[in-house]
Amino acid sequence: MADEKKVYLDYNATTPLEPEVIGAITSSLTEEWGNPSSSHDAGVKAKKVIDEARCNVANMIGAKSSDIIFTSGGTEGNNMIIQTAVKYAYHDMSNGYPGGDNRDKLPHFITSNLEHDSVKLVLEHLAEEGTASVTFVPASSKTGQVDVDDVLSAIRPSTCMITVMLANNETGVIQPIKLISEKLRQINQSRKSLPKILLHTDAAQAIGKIEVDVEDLGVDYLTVVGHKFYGPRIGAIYVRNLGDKDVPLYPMLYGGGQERNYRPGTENTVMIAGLGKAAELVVKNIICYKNHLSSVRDYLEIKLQEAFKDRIHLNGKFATSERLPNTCNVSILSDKLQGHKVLSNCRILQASIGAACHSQNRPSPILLAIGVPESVARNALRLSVGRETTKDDIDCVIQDLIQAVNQLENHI
Ligand SMILES: O=C(O)CC[SeH]
Repeated sequence: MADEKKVYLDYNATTPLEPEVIGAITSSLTEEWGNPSSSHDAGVKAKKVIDEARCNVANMIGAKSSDIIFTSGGTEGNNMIIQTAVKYAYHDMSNGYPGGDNRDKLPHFITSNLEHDSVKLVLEHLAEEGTASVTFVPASSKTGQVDVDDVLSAIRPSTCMITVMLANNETGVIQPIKLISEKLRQINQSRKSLPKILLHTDAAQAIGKIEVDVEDLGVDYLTVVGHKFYGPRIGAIYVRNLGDKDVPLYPMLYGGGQERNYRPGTENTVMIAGLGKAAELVVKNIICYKNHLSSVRDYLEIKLQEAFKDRIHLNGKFATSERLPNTCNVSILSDKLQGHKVLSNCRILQASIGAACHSQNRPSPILLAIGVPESVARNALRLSVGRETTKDDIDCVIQDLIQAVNQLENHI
């Protein structure tokens, strides 16, 4: 039997590689296999690829190439940046933070309750082992965002870092990073005798969907994740004026000195070549990507409402908040339609009820965290469209959802 048509709407989980990215990887496998640290031609060719990729990644986020360090992916990048803040705080806390109660004896982090596990669990672990204290600022049920004043009012003398994701992977809601950085700059200027509070954003879900510019955002650190924008499963971090003491970076690994000793280990040249090509495509096409994604996602939401009328609840759509152009978090209201059951009854649609790294059989903690009622959250579907998604694909998905819902509601 011919393979039945499948429509993939889980691009926030991961994306396929663009053909040009595959080409760059394949070429590098056969042509730039040398050790980039070697001084002979084979090494020089490999190093040239890495330097070019670094420039492309930097261009993609409006950064200097000297401020980019390649990593194995978003999890390593987020861990490295948070661990850096701990070490930065302890170096500056050698004489302890002035004043304050016992809370000020530990480096303090401020984050949201929306973060990916590679931020959330790192901070929970630091708190549990007594290395740091953490304030998880709850996002607003009215906006799906953290409130800027709630974030800033959590600041203490011992606060060393604020880390908030740029866009949420489940709702698509874009967080107010630029506003946080503008107000934090003023606060840092007034914190005369206290160390600067560092600002990090995990941009994994935003890059390749909206324009991301580190100067516009005003962040000190930013995390890049290749497999979210049609690149390979490696990543990079941005560190403002890397090497300047104002914004430190401490290695988690020690070894052969690669990546200026910040991230040693013989470079994964072929994957870095792919990441650089994916970044180059984003630089060239981001407006086109963004327009296509929002056109198809908006068409999807129109068709969902035509098919299911007032039973549709859009969990990531807020009147005053921007969201990613490709993400639709939707619940079809009914006591028989848990999201995972709907997906199990779909024949064509490939999607998720929330983050791939979370259980697919329980309501999303993120939706519950922004105040979505449990009866609505358990019916959620996270539909995320991609560069190749067409309106015909959406029409097929709508028909597939209608038949799946009929099956569940009428026990067909
Ligand atoms: O949101 C996703 O599915 C990727 C992170 Se686990």
